[in-house]
Amino acid sequence: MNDSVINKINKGLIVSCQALEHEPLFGADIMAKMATAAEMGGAVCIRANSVIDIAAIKKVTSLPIIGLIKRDYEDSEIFITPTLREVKELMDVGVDIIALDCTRRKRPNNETLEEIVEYMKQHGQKIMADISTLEEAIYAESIGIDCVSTTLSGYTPYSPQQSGPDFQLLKDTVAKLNIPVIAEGKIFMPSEAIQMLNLGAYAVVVGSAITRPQLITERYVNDIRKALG
Ligand SMILES: CC(=O)N[C@H](C=O)[C@@H](O)[C@H](O)[C@H](O)COP(=O)(O)O
Repeated sequence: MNDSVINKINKGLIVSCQALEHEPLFGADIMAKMATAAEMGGAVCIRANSVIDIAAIKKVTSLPIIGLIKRDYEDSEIFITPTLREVKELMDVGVDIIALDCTRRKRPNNETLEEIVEYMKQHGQKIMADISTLEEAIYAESIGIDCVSTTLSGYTPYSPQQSGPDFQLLKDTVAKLNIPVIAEGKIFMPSEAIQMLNLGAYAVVVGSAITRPQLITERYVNDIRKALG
């Protein structure tokens, strides 16, 4: 990973600014405003989905960007930057780091993780491995990936299906890997982010708790209902 990028994100908060088509805040202009708000609040980096959102975000911030493209294919469960097509689109728009599903599941079009990573490395593209288990993290490091993120814990059928952050995976991964390990997924409270950093996370990614107001509202409503019985 580029040293200046790595220094910029160390022990910092990365804000994921994403809204899919079915979500109320869908739209590149809105995601650009979210990124501006995140920068004003002190975020060190933005994680963003799609070429159109990334292009809009790049116009309003000079923060480093972790880019991905979510795309569904019929022949695979992988949806975060699944194929070379998405990798090339992200390299064309230009991002500091590309987030790539690095689970060992079958990829669309019979492409392999190894060939995609090889292509990116040949082109000097920095890579974040989105993983769901320690084994996937170890494998990602072994094929030369620059950093890993615990993004997919709870989103593969074989990882723990928990409602909160996967502290154990972060801890185990930090203990085994020499590359930076980023904590991501289901972090809602500042105290949880701090706990991740104390466990050795290189940086923390927070998405929904900052940029998905429908989910923030839902948490309040559910907690109030539970408390009132
Ligand atoms: C599983 C998946 O699709 N994760 C996506 C990855 O880019 C995003 O939808 C998440 O918002 C992001 O990982 C941050 O997590 P959280 O929103 O829980 O703070």
